[in-house]
Amino acid sequence: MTSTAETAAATPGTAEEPGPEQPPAPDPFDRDVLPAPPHAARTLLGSLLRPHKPRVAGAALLLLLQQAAVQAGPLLVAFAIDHAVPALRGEGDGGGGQGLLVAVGLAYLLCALASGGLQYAFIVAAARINQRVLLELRGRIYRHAQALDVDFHDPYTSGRLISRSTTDVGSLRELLDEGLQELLAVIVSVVYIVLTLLWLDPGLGAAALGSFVPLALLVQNFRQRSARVYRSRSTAMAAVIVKFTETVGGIRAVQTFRRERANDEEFARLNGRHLKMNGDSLLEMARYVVTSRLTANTAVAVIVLWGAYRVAAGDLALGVLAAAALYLRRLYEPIDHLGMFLNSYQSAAASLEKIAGLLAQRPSVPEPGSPQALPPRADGRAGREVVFDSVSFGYRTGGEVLPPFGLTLHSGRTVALVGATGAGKSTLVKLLARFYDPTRGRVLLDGVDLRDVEGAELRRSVVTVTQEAFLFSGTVAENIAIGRPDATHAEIENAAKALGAHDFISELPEGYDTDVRKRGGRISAGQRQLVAFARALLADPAVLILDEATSSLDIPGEQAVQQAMMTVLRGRTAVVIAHRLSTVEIADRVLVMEDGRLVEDGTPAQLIAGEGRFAGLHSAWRDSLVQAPVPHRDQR
Ligand SMILES: Nc1ncnc2c1ncn2[C@@H]1O[C@H](COP(=O)(O)OP(=O)(O)OP(=O)(O)O)[C@@H](O)[C@H]1O
Repeated sequence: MTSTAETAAATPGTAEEPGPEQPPAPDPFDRDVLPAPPHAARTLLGSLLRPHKPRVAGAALLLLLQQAAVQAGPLLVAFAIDHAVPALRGEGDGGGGQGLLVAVGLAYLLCALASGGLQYAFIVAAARINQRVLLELRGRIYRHAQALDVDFHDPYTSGRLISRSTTDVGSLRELLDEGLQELLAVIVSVVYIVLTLLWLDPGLGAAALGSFVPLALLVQNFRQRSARVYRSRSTAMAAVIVKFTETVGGIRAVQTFRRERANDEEFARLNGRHLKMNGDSLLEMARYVVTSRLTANTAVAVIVLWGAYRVAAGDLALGVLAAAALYLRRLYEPIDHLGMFLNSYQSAAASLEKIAGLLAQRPSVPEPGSPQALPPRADGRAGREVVFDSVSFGYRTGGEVLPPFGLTLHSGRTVALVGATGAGKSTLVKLLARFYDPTRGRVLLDGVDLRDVEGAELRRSVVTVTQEAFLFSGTVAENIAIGRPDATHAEIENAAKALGAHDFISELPEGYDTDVRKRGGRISAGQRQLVAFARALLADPAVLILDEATSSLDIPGEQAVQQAMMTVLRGRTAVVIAHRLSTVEIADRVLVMEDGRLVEDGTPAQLIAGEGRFAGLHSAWRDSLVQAPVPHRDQR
């Protein structure tokens, strides 16, 4: 098995955009952007917003009203200049100039107050929608990651998953929190302003509309260029995170194999690449801001100049020109913001595409449409019969690993699986635990195809204890109870006692309530194995798969583990990937594998007595071992 750190060293952080020096990704899952149906990102966004339709409509209404209040300002100014001020000077026909000006002033104040209040209400409404959307999205990613199988996780890596639910969700948050509000406000204000200008003076309105052509071209150009830059930037960021998590996840291997310097160099390279991409994106932004401002200011100057000539010629009222100048400023003001918005839009679109690709993946071992219940176990502790019926198997990325074979594992018996590394032992047991489905044939549990057994029932019935004996963060008691969360404290303690784990657990600072911390850093390898066995014993599965630890424990440690193993195997159908002579000797049956084939099958005594591979392996084992006193089979 390759360690995480070695994988990290072997796999360049991300293979999405291989440079000229990088080979193409060997696995379609070893990349950031996964294959997804067309418009997956848009569909995802739609599905996230759909439950909030009424709220979205309410927020849109608030925005429309707020913009109406904001855009009334220049109109009031025009009215004041062209009507209220002349009335005050007594130029108009009727009197009451004072009252008119005060009324205009009050109306202006009212509009300002209304615009502030409405903006506040809109921000609150939009934030409520955003929070719920992001909460749902993060939850979906997490649930989906748990549902996807190891076949997906191995090449995709945990770093990418973390990147999806942090950086990518983060850039979507930015878009929803700031960008989207910005864009909506810009669109609504542009529509209001253009309509008002056209109403005030069709010539000025048409000129303002015409000035949009060069601006639209600028925006379009920026969109295209920044889309490229943003995608590269987010991929570069993901590569940094992947490298970081893989290094930290495999820190033991990193330090054991002195990978620090090589990792530092690789990390510096990835970090540098991210820096460059970030610089590129800032440069694009700067280019856009400068050119768009220049264009907008030129447009304002030209239009106001033309308006001034028309005022001088008596063709346009002064108040209308003043209002037009105010409107033009407001029209072009959001151009910079639009760039910012496009900024977060591009990066959010790239992120959404990646998240949608992840969520579009379907587990390769799907839940059955109409699950079939397993027959009841004969008595509380019986095992189940396992049949490999004309099974053959090949991994998604390779050729056939297990050529067609048939095999029956009798209920309640222990089978030791031996063979050279790469012979296919782990692959065979992965089929039994349904981490993969066979390419051809069926795996039957008491006559029921594993494909028809509901996931939860399968996990209850077939339990795997791996070499790693993974411990989750939490207490020792919680770790033991993982397979049966409803177990009482007494049951947990009994399981630990039956396996001889009670003594060392009691000696821990807080006994069963001691936090094991990540990966059980506080307890030894042998003790971790015992906790894992206690977990299996409490879960009481019909079929137990055991990937025996290859690490050489000390003699008392090994003996304790051996004893515990016999306790946990008793009465179940068990398959043990055996690395120790002592384990093989306690098995009822030994299967020898070679190049994916079962080449020998018999009781340990039969095979030792024969002339086959196992006999040779057995005598080599015997010669190389300083024999520890092995508990005898009938001591079980
Ligand atoms: N996820 C995978 N994708 C592609 N090929 C794989 C995968 N896992 C294992 N293989 C290949 O399948 C073959 C059998 O591997 P398997 O892990 O079953 O062997 P094993 O007998 O358990 O070896 P070991 O004792 O070293 O764990 C090997 O050639 C291996 O390279």
